[in-house]
Amino acid sequence: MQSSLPRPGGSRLPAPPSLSSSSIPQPHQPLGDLGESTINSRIGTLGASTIGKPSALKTPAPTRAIASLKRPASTLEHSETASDRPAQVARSAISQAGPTAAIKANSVKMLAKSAANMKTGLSASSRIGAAAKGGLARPQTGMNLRQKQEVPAAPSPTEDPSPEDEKPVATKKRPQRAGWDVKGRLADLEEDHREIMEKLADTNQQKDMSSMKVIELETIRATLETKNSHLQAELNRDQAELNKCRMELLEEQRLRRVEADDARRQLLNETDELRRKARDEVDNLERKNKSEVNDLTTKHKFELDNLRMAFDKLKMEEAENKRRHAEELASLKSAAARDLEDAQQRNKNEISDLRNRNELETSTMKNSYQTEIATLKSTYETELAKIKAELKVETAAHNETKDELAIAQKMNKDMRSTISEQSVNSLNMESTARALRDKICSLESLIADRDNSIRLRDGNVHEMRQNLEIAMTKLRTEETLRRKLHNQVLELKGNIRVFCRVRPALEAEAEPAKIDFPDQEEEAKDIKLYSMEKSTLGVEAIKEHPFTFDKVFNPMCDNNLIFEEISQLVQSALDGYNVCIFAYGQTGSGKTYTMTSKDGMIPQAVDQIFRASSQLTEKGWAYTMEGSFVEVYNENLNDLLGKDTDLDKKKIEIRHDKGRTTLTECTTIPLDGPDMMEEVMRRASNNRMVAATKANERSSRSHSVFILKLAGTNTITGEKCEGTLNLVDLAGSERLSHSQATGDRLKETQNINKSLSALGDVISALGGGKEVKHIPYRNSKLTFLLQNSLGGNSKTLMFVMVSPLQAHMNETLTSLKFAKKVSQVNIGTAKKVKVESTSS
Ligand SMILES: Nc1ncnc2c1ncn2[C@@H]1O[C@H](COP(=O)(O)OP(=O)(O)OP(=O)(O)O)[C@@H](O)[C@H]1O
Repeated sequence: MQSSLPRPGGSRLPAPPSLSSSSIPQPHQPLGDLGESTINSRIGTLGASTIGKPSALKTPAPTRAIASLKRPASTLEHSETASDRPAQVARSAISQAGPTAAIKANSVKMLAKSAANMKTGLSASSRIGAAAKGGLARPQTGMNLRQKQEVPAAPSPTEDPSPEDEKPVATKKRPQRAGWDVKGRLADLEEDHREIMEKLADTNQQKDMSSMKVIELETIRATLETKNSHLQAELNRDQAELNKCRMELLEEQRLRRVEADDARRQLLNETDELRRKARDEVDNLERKNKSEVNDLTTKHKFELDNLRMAFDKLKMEEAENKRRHAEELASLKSAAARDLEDAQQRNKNEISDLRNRNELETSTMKNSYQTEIATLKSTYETELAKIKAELKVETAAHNETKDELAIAQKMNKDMRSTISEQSVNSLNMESTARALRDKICSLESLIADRDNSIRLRDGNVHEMRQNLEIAMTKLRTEETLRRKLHNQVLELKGNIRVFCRVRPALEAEAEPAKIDFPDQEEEAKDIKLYSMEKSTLGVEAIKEHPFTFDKVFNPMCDNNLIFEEISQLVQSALDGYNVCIFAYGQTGSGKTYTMTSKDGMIPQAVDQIFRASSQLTEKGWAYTMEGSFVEVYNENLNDLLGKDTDLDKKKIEIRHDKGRTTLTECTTIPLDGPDMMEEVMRRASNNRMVAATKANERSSRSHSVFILKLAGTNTITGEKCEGTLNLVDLAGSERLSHSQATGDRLKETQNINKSLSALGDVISALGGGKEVKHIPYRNSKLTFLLQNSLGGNSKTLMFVMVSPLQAHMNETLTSLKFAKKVSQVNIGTAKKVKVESTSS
């Protein structure tokens, strides 16, 4: 059996030097001399690699070995009778079982040898007996017998070429006994038999331990899976709850903010309105008051001035009257005095005349004169009384004026009281204004209260924000945990996963192959194909070809369903892993349909990445993405996003630096949104069409690689990550006979074979573990391009595409065998691409 993967072209790939010691279980590997630790470590490796591969767990290697051990038990019974077939039986036991079986087989062989020895010994003893009877004890015969007995014990390369015979089960070395010492030799054989049985018991114990370990590992795997699903469900529930809370919180915040704003605005409006009204009222009142006071003051002043003037006039009139009366009185007095004097003079004259004349008459005359004086006196006195009465009237008038003045003064007083009343009014108004001011103050305090409550609400909002922040931090922690768990789950599932997809038969296609999907309703991991095989005798019989992969998709499965299965792997690229997804299969098996059709893996992967990255922004992650699309044709790289005129002309170099791959002179398009992807796909398909005119069916004869580079930074935690997603549509894997191809076709064929077998070699070498120092990435452009995305630091998925046609059965079987080998490779645990974090 060869240790290399089968060459996609049907022939086997050259065996990589390390593959004999790789972790792929090799049925013919010499395991008889493996120690317990080695066995345990193998079991450990098997357990680790088969966790997450229930198919593998169905018949784990040790169990298979145990199962096969049951067979030697029956063989043991036969071997005692059929002593001529011991080596053959042992070989078959070894080839079917592991190290335990090797030991068992050894014991079977030993028993067989013992039986043979016994036979020989018995025939020798009978012959000795016969010789003794004849009296001839011939040592020669003894020699011959010994030689005969030693023949079956000697390892013969033709009889027993298996490596376990090189190191047989050790039994105690015993002194050689003479051929005639049958009893002694029988005792030795029994001793050997006992030792072998002891070893067999040991081996059984080891086998039981191994079984226990397998059961233990299975339990761990089941627990891990349950735990993981619980955690995932919890995480989903938490996330949903958190999203709901966040939405509610945001809605509440928005409502509160709107409410608070409305209230504040209404309050401010009301306050402003009240203030304005109060101010207007106060102003009006003050203005009215002032004008009234001014009016009254001017009126009073005017009236006072009038009164004063009237009073002054009256005073002047009084003084004038007084003066006139005094003058009149004085003139009357002087006139009266003059009249009196004149009269007196005249009288004197007359008297003297009269004295002279009639002294006698004087007395009579004296009386008349006296009477006249009395009359004059009374006239004078009447006139005086008259003047006095006039004075009295004047005085009364004066008093009247005085009264008027008093009235005016009273009026003035009234005016003053009115003014004071007005002042009181003004004071009242002031108090009203003060009350209004108080009201304004109370309103202001109300506003302050409202402000306080708003501040309180703001505090609540702040608290809610803090809670939200805490929730976000929790969410971020959970996101980190999710990433870890997600990647742990994927690691448990194995780093190379193989999915098989059978496309539906197209309308024009006839004669479908018989293909069964035995467990589609359950795990969907199995596929069974049936082919007609001719036996050596020329009899035709149906042969079953069962295969088990990580997932099998029947023709009814659409691209969406398939993407669901790989979406977790795509997510890993966002988490900072290098991911490689291949589509492998013969031409027309559905590779391009699966990878690049409208709802194919490439557009859906990019869509998911955009969706997931935008969801991650709220957890602080910001991603930049750029895409390149290249074609590997005839071991040359072509830029599918560049100018079509550069195809097959421009030389693109591949450079690897610290785990990063760059392509010189290759177009890289920054992807800002899923719409950009349409442009990328359009350009790539245009260039492929142009290329197709250069070489017929070129799409089947070239590998196309879509490279999406993702760089993420968490602005909150300072984490950084870089991942690459490679989506590869491989060239058709069908066998192409070199002899039929010539010229360009031959070159194409050689290059396809070279790159596909290089891919197989790289995967084989990766499965060789630490002992393999060299991984032959440089053997082809394709493997060199994908160097950083194939191997320990990456996660790989291979789609093996299957055509449903009977005509393609042979190619299909070859593809499935290749895929089976790939699925058995364990390339170790993927590690995140290391990027220095900005946080300390
Ligand atoms: N799952 C599917 N459902 C419907 N039609 C499919 C499916 N898979 C493939 N086809 C059809 O089968 C045909 C061949 O498929 P496709 O071109 O994808 O094969 P391919 O392996 O990429 O071939 P090539 O190597 O020539 O590129 C196409 O017409 C495609 O539309």
